[in-house]
Amino acid sequence: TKPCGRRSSSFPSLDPPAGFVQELPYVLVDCIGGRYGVYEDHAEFLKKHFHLIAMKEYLENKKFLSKKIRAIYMWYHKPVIKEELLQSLPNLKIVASSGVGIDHLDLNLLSRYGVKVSNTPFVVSTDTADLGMALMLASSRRLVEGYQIAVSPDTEYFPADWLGAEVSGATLGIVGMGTIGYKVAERAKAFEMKILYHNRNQRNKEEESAVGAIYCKKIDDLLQQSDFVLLSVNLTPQTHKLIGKRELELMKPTATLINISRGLVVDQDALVEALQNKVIKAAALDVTYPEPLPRDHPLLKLKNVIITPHIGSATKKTRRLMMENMVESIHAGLRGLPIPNEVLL
Ligand SMILES: O=CC(=O)O
Repeated sequence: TKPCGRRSSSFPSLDPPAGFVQELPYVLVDCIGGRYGVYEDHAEFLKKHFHLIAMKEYLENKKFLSKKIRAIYMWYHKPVIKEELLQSLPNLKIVASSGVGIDHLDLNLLSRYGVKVSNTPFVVSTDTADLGMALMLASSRRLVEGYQIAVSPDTEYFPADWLGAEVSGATLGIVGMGTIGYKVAERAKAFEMKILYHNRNQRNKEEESAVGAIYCKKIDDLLQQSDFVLLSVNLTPQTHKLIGKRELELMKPTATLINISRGLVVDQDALVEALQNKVIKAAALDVTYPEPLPRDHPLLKLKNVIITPHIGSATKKTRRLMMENMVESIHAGLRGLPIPNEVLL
């Protein structure tokens, strides 16, 4: 196997033969435009491939549309798929879900209805790894605090108060060396970091040696030795609150926790306590629960925390690639071809 960081997804050509005319398949989306909907420019592209039906339109014309819809284009976890929706769509074949995480989907339920599922894991990995590095650097060099000082003309600046922690040469522990974790390791190597990693199920010696990472069979060893602990695991019942009070107490008091996976991988109450009591030094989080946090949440009041609003894959190029992957998967699913990035039970 190739190291996963270098995998490329090569899809079969899905263009119809010249002169071939076919009715566009009906595909359900939550909504188009607005803050949460499918982006307008993506919708233009999608409409060349599909009859896009927004949820509102579907609910208004359920009788006519329910047998026609054959795929759901699930953009950022919407529309929410409950059993009632599956019951009303007898010809549904595939749900194409954006992004890599599939914790919002009930795969057993979908499989019972004979519905296949795809996601877009490879195209999101580069941006998400970049964000992991950005959070690590921003936290250790105190970019957010520094910015606030720099733009507040009345605040005095005392150089001795501004000492951060070094990233170059420090030890990074990656929990979950999948495609994203591997890309973080590639970047960390360029920063001359010592790289440790822990995977629950599999050790990958080829990837390990490509980035010079050291495997920790026990997560505890990684937690004890790392200056930065970065979480890039899928959220599953096994990783739910993987990092709790005990794990935080194993970390160095000078260490920083970076989470680019899912908020629920961390016991957030235990994290607040650890940060308040200086059990660990800092946290840099792209994910929390809920998202966004309520305005009065204690994590928002701590100086040693930086938070971004779940933007791991949020670049124009990646979001476009995700959309294209989803189109390819839907076409393949509807034509009975192997589905690129199919999520198997
Ligand atoms: O969170 C983002 C994703 O799952 O890709």
